[in-house]
Amino acid sequence: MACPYKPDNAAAAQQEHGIDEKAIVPIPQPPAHWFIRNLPEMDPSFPVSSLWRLQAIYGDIFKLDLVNRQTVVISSHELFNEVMDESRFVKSPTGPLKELRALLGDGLFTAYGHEENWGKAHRILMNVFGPLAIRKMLAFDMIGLCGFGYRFNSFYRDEIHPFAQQMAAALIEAGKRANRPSVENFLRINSADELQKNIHSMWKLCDELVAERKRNPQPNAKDLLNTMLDASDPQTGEKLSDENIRFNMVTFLVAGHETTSGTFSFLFYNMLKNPETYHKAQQEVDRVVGDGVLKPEHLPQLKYIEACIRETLRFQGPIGLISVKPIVDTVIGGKYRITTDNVVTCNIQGLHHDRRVWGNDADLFRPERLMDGRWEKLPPNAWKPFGNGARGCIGRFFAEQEMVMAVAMILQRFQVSMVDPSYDLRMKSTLTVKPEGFRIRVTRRPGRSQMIGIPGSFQVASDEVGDSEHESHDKSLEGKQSGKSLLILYGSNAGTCKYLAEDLEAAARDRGFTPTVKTMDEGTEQLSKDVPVAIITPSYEGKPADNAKKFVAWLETGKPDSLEGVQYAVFGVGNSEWVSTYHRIPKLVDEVIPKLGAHRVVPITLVDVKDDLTGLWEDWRNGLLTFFSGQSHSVAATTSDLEVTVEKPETADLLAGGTIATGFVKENKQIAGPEVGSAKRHMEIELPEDVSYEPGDYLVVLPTNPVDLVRRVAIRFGLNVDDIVTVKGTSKTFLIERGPSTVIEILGTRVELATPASKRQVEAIAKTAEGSEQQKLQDLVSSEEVFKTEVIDKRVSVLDLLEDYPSAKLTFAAYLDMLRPLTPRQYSISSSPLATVPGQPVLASLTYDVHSAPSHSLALSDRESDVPCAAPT
Ligand code: HEM
Ligand SMILES: Cc1cc2nc3c(=O)[nH]c(=O)nc-3n(C[C@H](O)[C@H](O)[C@H](O)COP(=O)(O)O)c2cc1C
Repeated sequence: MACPYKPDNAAAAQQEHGIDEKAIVPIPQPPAHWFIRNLPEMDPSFPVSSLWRLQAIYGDIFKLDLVNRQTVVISSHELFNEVMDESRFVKSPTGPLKELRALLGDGLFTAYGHEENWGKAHRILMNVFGPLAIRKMLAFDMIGLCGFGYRFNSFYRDEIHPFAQQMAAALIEAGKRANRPSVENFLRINSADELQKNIHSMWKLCDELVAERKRNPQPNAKDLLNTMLDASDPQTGEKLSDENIRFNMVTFLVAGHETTSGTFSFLFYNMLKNPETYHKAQQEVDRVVGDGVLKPEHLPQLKYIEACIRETLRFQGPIGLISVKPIVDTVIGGKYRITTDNVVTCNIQGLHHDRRVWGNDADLFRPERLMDGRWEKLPPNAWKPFGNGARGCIGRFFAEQEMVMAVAMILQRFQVSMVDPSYDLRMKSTLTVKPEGFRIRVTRRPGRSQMIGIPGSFQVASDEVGDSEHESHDKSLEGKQSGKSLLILYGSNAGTCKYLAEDLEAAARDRGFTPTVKTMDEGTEQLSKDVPVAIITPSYEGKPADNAKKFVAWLETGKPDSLEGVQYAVFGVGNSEWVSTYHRIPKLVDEVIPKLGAHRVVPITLVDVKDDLTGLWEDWRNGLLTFFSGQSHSVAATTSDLEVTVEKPETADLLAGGTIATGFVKENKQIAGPEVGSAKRHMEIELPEDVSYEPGDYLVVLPTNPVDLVRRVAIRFGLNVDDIVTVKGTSKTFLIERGPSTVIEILGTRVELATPASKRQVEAIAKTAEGSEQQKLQDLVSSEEVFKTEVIDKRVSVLDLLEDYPSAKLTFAAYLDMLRPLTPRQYSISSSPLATVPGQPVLASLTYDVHSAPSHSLALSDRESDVPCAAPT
């Protein structure tokens, strides 16, 4: 019998499939140009957006003549359901995928189904990507997850890795080539050359990785590369060829990097635009993981995060389309003929927003739609971000687990906000779809330790957390932390490291430690498990500083276990011009000490004196003190007339003196402009659970100081942005006495510095200071310019001025003075709550005059640490 799948048997097959000719209707098509047909319909730099546009005009199905290929575009669940049937349709790498074969060859993604190498690689690699294998990998290494022991880590470099750049360029060009006339492609010689260059660079990198692994085999590494090099196909017994390994390596790097990073961007965009989802996800992490280390067994419990990721992939995933071909001529939707010459382009966005499946709120981001049994009840083929069947995404399980982990770790530690809260999604395409110009700001989470979630970090027992949350530092000082010893050792010829040691000493003292500073040589044979040690050291021609030689020699000859139980941390200063011995001594010290049994408590930080080392120094210093104090952060600065304590926040309580709940602005729009009297805006606020309101309540919008200024102050003092700072020993709201004042321009703002008190304070500090610091302070005191009693107009940056004196309490006062006093704005509520939907958050609706001065309000915070909450303008 003739093969029914051969195209020339299509007629017979049609009969077998029972095509009813009378039922056939033409598939709509946009008017075609006589020469370039429907190509003008396509935007070569963002092809899939053209399909979205055409879907809005032509509906669930339309066809396009793209000169070198005929395609039928489908966008409904009903039609997807048919073409996802693998007994009727198979993947067809056409268009951009065909162009990408120049890079990815017969690697998994771009291989034709009939190519032997696809089957071989699929069978070999399915084992690596199966749920079990991934779980094992996760159990071994929650962070690594890098299939080749290598990944272009974009987080710790300023520029994007060249591989990622070459990849993006190649993908864009492949997309363009598929949607340009062949003649144009032929004429674009430079683009073709550039593409070839990028392809060869990417291949080169992969070949080097393979060669390196062959030179230095790592038989115990259970990674992708080892599998590709060593494993045999269970069916044929054959191994993968070197060329196919290269193609699959690039495939994995392309498929894994582009898709996951795009999904992340969409995910954070969606969550930040729908702050209630962000909060729920963060609450889930807090509940499931707390301050501890994320473990594999937590992952199945992170249901809401999983739903956010799934909903993101539905709402706007990184892959816009997949292409299939019928095995024989056939009919879909009961009336549309699809021939084997046609490629069926499946518009995933169309499917994922099909209201017949997803309901009328399909265009809303609502993770709940995929929870509590609703995910399981989805009709077949309704959710297809990972493609279909045997040609579906092999990395799906890996990607899903990796994303849940990454989101959980980020939410556990950081507060994410949009750099521009008014940003609305714009998209671009590098073959995959991603947001354009979307930027987020990531700050340490208010009230959380820097060490949260990090293996080996100090862990507060969970029953201690609740109480300590609101304890002021005063109390903690009275307790066990008070007077804790800290040994600070430095090596120094020219004074840099000595200065840093002294700065650490001052900061430690401020936090209630009893620090001792010594040279490293003085610390020889002095290390003990009862006193943690911080070591700050430079290198000189690869050798220790003069006052550190004995100490280093002692370490190098130390006996194993001789430093058992000692806790230590190293800060290294160097100059990158000493290329071959850059940071040699700090690295050596950091490596040798643990071999003697000591325990590193915070990672080594290495700085280049050619750069500004302040930030890295402060981070290390604060991290270290935070670790040892066991409190996330706290400052207690005491002088005879000034005592500063820092508390973890309930910022809003400050304002109300009672319970204030935070609401979220869901909508804030102008409903009448100033042309008809005072402008009116309409605002909808989502209230926290269990909160309702009635006319007569207060709405308070807490204003914010400029973010950069707040951050600078916070970093300078190791504070979190919404810590509560209580100043005792003075009845003044502001620390510097008002009186005949000096005006100094700080960052463009004129600020008053009241002179008598600040001058007295500087004088007092100068008395206790030593050497050059004392001289500097005395110079400052005698500076007529700064302490002159009438207003002056000199441009001086107080920040720069005062940063020279890190131990001065004055600094803190001056910083505080810079923060502008915050006056809450209040608005009246003039309408009653919207109708509530069971199970949905209550919305308060508020219409207000922009200029009104109401007397009643409801609390609302827009402090920086909150998820964006638009303040009315
Ligand atoms: C959010 C993340 C991801 C999404 C949305 C995604 C989506 C997809 C889709 C839609 C396909 C089918 C393409 C087609 O039919 O033409 C696919 C295939 C593929 N994906 Fe993914 N992917 C993701 C992550 C990954 C990762 C992390 C890897 C590898 C580590 C990977 C490797 C692959 C490979 C090799 C194929 C081709 C499979 C075959 O045809 O045998 N993907 N992916
Ligand atoms: C003569 C000389 C040699 C140096 N050799 C090195 C070196 O081998 N490796 C390095 O990282 N930095 C080197 N540096 C940079 C010093 O480590 C750096 O200036 C450091 O801040 C000095 O610390 P100190 O001021 O506390 O002595 C060298 C500097 C000088 C002046």
